[in-house]
Amino acid sequence: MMKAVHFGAGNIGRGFIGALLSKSGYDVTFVDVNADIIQALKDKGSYTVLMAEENGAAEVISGVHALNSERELDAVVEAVAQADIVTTAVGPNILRFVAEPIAKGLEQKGNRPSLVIACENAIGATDTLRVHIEQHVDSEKLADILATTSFPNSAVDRIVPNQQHDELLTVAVEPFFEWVIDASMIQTEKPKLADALFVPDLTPFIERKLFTVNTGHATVAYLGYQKGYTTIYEAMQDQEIVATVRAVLQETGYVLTTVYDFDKEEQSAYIDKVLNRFSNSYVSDELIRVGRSPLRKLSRYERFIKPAMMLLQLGQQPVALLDGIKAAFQFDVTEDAESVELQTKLKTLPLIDVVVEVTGLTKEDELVSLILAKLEA
Ligand SMILES: NC(=O)c1ccc[n+]([C@@H]2O[C@H](COP(=O)([O-])OP(=O)(O)OC[C@H]3O[C@@H](n4cnc5c(N)ncnc54)[C@H](O)[C@@H]3O)[C@@H](O)[C@H]2O)c1
Ligand SMILES: O=P(O)(O)OC[C@@H](O)[C@@H](O)[C@H](O)[C@H](O)CO
Repeated sequence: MMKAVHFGAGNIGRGFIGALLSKSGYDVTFVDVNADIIQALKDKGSYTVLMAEENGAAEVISGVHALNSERELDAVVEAVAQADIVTTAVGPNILRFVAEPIAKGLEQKGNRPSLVIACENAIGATDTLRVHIEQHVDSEKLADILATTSFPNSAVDRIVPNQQHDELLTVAVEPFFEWVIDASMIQTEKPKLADALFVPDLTPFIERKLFTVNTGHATVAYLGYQKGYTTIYEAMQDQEIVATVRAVLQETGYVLTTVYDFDKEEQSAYIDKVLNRFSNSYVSDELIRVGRSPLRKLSRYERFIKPAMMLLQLGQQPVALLDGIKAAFQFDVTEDAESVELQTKLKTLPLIDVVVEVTGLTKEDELVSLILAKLEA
């Protein structure tokens, strides 16, 4: 049986990637630092995935294993060494921490071909993970590892909110899902992954996903939070918010259909579908989860700044995107460390310095002037 090791047994880990690997015939081992989740997975070896829709089906994912990466590091390294595929869904900022055990496992795997795929919301997430892994690999082994391990970038799409069930492991997911993998970065034959889409160039797909689903989602979250709503569903009942999100997605849609080969009508249908997904009353997704980590979301190559810069490069002014960016700067949530850091910066540093530092732009960039004007208005 083919073996998979998946780092991050959280929402998307259990609700999408781990479940898909298991259904594709892999023997799945979850690795996480959450002792309760890992213990429950060890005890039961299975969990339930619920479809968040009317009369939604329940699917049992069974025969899974689990390891605690803080307490069972040697076993984690051994599992990676035996794995045909290693995946992550831990968050882009955590990739540096999972890189070392993956590197040590790859050092021990011999010449067997294997794959490593980061399933995070970020452009080039697997590239980022590979760079971290390379820093932990014995330099004499690096060439062999790179010759036998493929590191394809990927885009993952499925809304999986934070979970509240009587059973700790149960995870409710929206019915829609999409996993797109860059086939050009796979050195051997493609892995057997049910329903995954292999494409020759991931860039248009990850940007379409990030700049439509995630730009839209974040805009609803930040605007909704300002208006006192709690969930995405609630915020989507507010037609003023829906109108702004549509306007934001018109701007990112212009970028996507101009720079890439996406048909305008197809993009328009994609936007409608995404907004329908946000309006799913069976998904209770908190604005605080969707808006989490505003420093990451406001960074240079993320869902707001990158499409706004692309729009300017195409000779168009971002307008609605600035509404989303302003609301993101104002996201003030004490439980979110990045929100606290952002608000502290705004209180203690000159505004222009904060905008430059957070966005990764320079004082000379036109977008910085536009953001400043918007924030000061
Ligand atoms: N939830 C979604 O709707 C969704 C959809 C697509 C992509 N994603 C992406 O998937 C990633 C995970 O998101 P999520 O919503 O599942 O978050 P989550 O917080 O539910 O899960 C992350 C998991 O990683 C674990 N973790 C943290 N540090 C770790 C470490 N050092 N080693 C091993 N595990 C560690 C956490 O304990 C947690 O269980 C993010 O990059 C996110 O952008 C999420
Ligand atoms: O995971 P983040 O923090 O990058 O973004 C929050 C949500 O927009 C995200 O998790 C979506 O639910 C997901 O990307 C849908 O595929």
